[in-house]
Amino acid sequence: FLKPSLRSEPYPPGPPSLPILGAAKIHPKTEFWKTYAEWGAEIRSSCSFLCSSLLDEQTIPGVNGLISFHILGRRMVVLNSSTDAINLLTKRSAIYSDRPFPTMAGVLLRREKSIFSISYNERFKMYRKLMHRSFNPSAAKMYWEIQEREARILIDNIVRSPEKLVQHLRRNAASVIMRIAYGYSVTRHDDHFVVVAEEHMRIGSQAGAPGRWLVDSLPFLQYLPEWFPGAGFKRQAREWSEQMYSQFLEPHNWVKQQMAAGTAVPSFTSALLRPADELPANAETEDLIMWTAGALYAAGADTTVSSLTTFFFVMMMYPSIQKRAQAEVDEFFAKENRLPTLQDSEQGAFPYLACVIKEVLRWAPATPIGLFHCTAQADVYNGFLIPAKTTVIANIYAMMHDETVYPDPFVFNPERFMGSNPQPDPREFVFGFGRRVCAGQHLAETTLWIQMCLSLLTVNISKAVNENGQIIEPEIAFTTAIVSHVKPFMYQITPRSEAAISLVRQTLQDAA
Ligand code: HEM
Repeated sequence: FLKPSLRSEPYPPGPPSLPILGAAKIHPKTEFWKTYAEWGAEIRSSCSFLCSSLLDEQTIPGVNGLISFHILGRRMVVLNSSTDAINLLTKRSAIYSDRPFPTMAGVLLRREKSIFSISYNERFKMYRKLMHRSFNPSAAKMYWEIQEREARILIDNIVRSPEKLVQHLRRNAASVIMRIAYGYSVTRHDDHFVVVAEEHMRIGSQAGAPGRWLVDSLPFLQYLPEWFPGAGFKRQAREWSEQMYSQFLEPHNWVKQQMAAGTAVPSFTSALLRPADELPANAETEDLIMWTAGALYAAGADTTVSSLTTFFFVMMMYPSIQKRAQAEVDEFFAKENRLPTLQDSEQGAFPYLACVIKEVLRWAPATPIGLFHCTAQADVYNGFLIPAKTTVIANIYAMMHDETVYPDPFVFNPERFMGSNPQPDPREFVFGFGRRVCAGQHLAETTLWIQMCLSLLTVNISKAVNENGQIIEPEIAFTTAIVSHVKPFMYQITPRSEAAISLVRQTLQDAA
């Protein structure tokens, strides 16, 4: 263990470390959550062996797979178990609710107001208040109509051009969020605001790429003048910062223009800019609203697309599960002769589908390592030191594939959540922890429910076949990013209920 100079406690154990570089050379480039889980398992097995007869196992960090390492001096702690995540991120949330603020993606891009970067402070609490006001389960009902309509548009598009499944899922997620955030309808794949928002996310991920920017390891470089040889990163940061800001400002100003013209469609932004019975927002509140609304796309679009793509993938891989989920929705349709709505979801319709959703979220968590937390001050956990400003990573992937909690974790099996002794509900973990828990969880769940439900009712998905009629076995592989996706796969989608599809189209026409 490395010992910090003024403290006697050691850091939590971790992989082999080099002077200065730390774990930089052995840190994986892809799917690091898997490596973190392996490192945790190695530490766990050595700790259990050494300590099993001496101490209560649950109190030893290594036993739960808690690990730490540093990369060029930046210390990371990885929580591989839900026990440690809850003990630290939830129960000690006063210490663990900040976010890391790297020099490039944070300081130079001037992201101190972004909800993803901001520390736990008064401004952050205002953001959460605004989100809670709009997205708590009761308030979020005002978005049901949007979600239901968009789900029907999705089905119509999938039936028309099934080969563009993922493109439809992307347009649809963008549309749901833009309608909710700004009352803005996305009709084309190359919509201006969507292109701009996607660019925002691309910049965010390039600027935040670990190890890419020397200034992240040598922060004093931030003070170099832009003209200085080798300081191109500063010019880049300034351009990106201006671009990111205008990407929040443009749709916000569009709502204001619509409101002034009396044509605004009710949305998160318009409702907050002029709340019923309250005065219009002042400049300060307006700034809060703009930053909050701007975050919704980055937080909500890609994550939803990831889970829906996984849903189609597993329905294809497990046809008997697809059939069983379809049978439940078919029975409803035959009896009620109408399309399911989010009101039905609230009343507990389709218990099997509810388990399928949980299993999708567990089997391939959209954010395998969540968003990083950061310690506001030093802490000692079971005898190990976690210094101030440590990056703390909740390895959601490891928690969701812990075979002591979820036996046969790599098998997609919704039944694990049924019966009298169900396995723990993944929704307790996949949306994060403590004061930074996902602010859009309820919205995400209802969007997933309505889209999966209508898909099951209207289409079948199966494995593709080649020109010789042989089934093409897809690879189970995932991309590496904060939001991870199942990699592109071949499939066949065919319509399965003309009656339901006609009703979807009829409803869309009636509403037009
Ligand atoms: C399947 C869908 C989704 C998943 C799996 C997901 C998961 C997460 C996770 C793991 C975090 C980090 C929590 C932590 O730091 O402990 C997070 C944060 C956040 N999510 Fe989601 N999310 C989803 C959809 C959404 C949607 C639809 C919205 C809103 C439209 C949203 C808004 C946010 C916001 C604003 C944050 C930042 C919260 C903060 O820093 O305090 N998310 N989400």
